[in-house]
Amino acid sequence: MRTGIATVCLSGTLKEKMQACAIAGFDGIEIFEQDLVTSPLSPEEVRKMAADLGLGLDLYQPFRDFDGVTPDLLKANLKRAEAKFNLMERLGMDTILVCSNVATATIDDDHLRAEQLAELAALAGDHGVKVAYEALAWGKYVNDYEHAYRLVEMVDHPNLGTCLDSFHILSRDWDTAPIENINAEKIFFVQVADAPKLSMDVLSWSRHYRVFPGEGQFELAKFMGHVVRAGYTGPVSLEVFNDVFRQSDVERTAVDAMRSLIWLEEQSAKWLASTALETGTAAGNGSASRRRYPMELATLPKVNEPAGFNFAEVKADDTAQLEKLLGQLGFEFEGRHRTKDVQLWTMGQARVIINEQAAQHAEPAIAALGFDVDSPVIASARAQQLKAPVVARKVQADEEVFQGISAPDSTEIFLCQGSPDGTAAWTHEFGEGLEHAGAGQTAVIDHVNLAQPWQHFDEAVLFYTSALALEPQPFAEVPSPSGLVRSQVMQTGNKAVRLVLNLAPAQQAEKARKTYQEHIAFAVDDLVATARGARDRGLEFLQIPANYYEDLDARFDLEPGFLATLKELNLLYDRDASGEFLHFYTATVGSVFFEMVERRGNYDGYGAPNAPVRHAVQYDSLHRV
Ligand SMILES: O=C(O)c1ccc(O)c(O)c1
Ligand SMILES: [Mg+2]
Repeated sequence: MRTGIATVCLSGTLKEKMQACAIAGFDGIEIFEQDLVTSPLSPEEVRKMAADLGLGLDLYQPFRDFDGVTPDLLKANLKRAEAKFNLMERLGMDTILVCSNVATATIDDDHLRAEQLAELAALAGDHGVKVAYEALAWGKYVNDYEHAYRLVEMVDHPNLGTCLDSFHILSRDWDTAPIENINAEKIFFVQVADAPKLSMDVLSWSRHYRVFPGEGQFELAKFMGHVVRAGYTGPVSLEVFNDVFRQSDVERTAVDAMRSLIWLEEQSAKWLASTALETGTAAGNGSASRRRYPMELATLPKVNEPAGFNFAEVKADDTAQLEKLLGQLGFEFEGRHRTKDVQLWTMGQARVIINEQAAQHAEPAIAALGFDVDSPVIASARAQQLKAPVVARKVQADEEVFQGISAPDSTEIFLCQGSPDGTAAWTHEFGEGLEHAGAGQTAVIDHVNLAQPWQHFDEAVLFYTSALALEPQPFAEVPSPSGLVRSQVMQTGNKAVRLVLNLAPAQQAEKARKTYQEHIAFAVDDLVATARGARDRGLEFLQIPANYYEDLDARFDLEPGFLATLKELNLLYDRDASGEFLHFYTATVGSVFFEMVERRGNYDGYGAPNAPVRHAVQYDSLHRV
C-alpha cells in the first residue's frame, strides 16, 4: 500500500512538514495550496527537496468551485485551472484534486456539469495533468461519491477520474459497498480520515474534528476493503483537518499518522479475509480467503487482547506515603527486589510495585503498567513495527526480561508473559516480606485511569488500540468544577483490562490535571469489609458529601441500613440493569490515588454518575491547601 499524507494535517512550514513526513516513512504527500503559497521555497526547490527526501508529490489540492457555473465564470475558472496546471509542471506533479462546487454553482444540471468537467479534462490532458474530482459532503449540488463518479463516467476522458475521501462518504452515511462497482482506472486518489461521531454540521465536523484512522468511530477497514476490492492501487493518503494536530509537534504527529496507516493496512487485510470467509468464497479452502488483489496489504505480528494486568508501578522519591496507603488498604509487603530499589506489594493477584528510583523530590505518580500477553516477544515486535518507542530496563542474569514500550503520555507499558492462574513469573526476584500486615484478601487490578496531555489524547487512543488490541468505547464527558473532563474507556472484550484515558479541561495546571485523574482501582469481593479494615488501619478516605447520599436514596430507594453503611464508610454506589457497583477512593498522594471497587452481578461500568462527585471533592481538597 502506498502511503501518503496531506500537508494540512501537520503544523509548521512546508519544509518542516516535508522533513517530518520523510522521517515518519511516508511514500508521498499531498501539497495543500496554502502551504505552497506561504512558503519561501520556489516550486523548483520544493520539487528538489521532495526528491532528495524520497517523497513523492502525489496530489496538489484543493481546486475549488469549478463546476455548475455560468459561462463567464467557467471561462475564468478554466484560466485559473491553467495557471495551476503550469505550476504543477514546475513542481513535477501530475494529479490535482478538484472538489465539488460549494459556493459559485448556480445551475443544477448533470449534463452541464459534465460538459464543463469535460472542458477541464481536455485542458488537463494538454498539460499532462490528471483531475481527481471529489464530492465534498457539503457540496451545493454534488455531495455524494456515486454522483461524482457518474459525472466522471459521463465525461469519459482519460484525464478525469474521482477522488474517494472516507470522511465525505462516511460522515454522510453513504453505503460504501458500491465503491466496488467503480472502475479502478477512474479512481485517481483515495484519502482517509476517521472522526468521532458528533452531531453537528458536516463542514465544521470535517474542518476541526477529523482524526487519524483508529482514533475515531468510522468503519475504515470496511471502506478500505471495498477500495481494495475495486482494484485500486494508488496512494492511500491521510487528509485530517484537526485543531490539535495543527498545533502539536510536527514530527510526533507524523509518526502518529504513519502508525494509523500501518494499522489500517492490517485491519483492511483482516476485513477482507473475514468477509471472504463470510461470503463463502473460501468454500472451505483456507487459501481462497487469501485472494490476491492488485493492492498488496502488509500485515503485522499478531497480538490478542491482553489477558489481564500483570502489575502497576508507582514511582516516588519519598515512598513513605505510598507504603502507608497500601498498607492501610490491606496490601501485603512482599519484599524488596534483590538488585533494584523497588518494592512489591500485593493483594491477591493485584501487584503494585513501588519504585524508589525517582528523581529527587518527584512526587508519587503512576510510572508503568504491565499487561499479560500471549507472547511478549511478538507483542513487542508488533509495537515496534507500529513505531512505539522502546523502553530499556536494566536486568541482571536470571531476571525476567521485560519487553517495554513507551505510551504517548510516557507511561511505560510492559508486555509480560501471562499465566493461566494469574500469577507472575518474576515475583520470586523479591525477597521475603518482612512484615505481612495484609488482610489476606483476594483482589485484582480492576482498572487504571491515566491523565492524557491534551495534545496526545487521540494518539493514545490509537496507541492502545493498535499495539495492545484494546477496544475504544464511546467517550463520555464528566463535569468537574473546572470544566468537562473527556473520558475514554479502552478495554478488552473479556473486560480483564480496563484503561480509562482522561483529558482534563485545558485550564487545569499540569499538577491538577494529574491529581484529578490518575488512579489505580482494585476489585475485591467484599468492599464493606475492605473499607472497615482500611478505616481501622487509619486510612484517609475521600470524604463524600451528605447531599450525595440523599440523592442516591432518591434515585435508588435503598434499604436504610445499607444506605447508612455507605454513608458511614464514604462508599459510592451505582446500579444498572445487570448489577451493582460499590466503590471508594483514598486521598491523593502526589499525583496518584487508589480506588477499591466491588462489582456485583454483571455490572460493567465505572460508577460514571459518581465521577462528578469525586472531581468536586478532589477539587475542594486541592484548593483548601
Ligand atoms: O474542507 C475542504 O474544503 C476540503 C478541501 C479539500 C478536500 O479534499 C477535502 O476533503 C475538504
Ligand atoms: Mg478530501
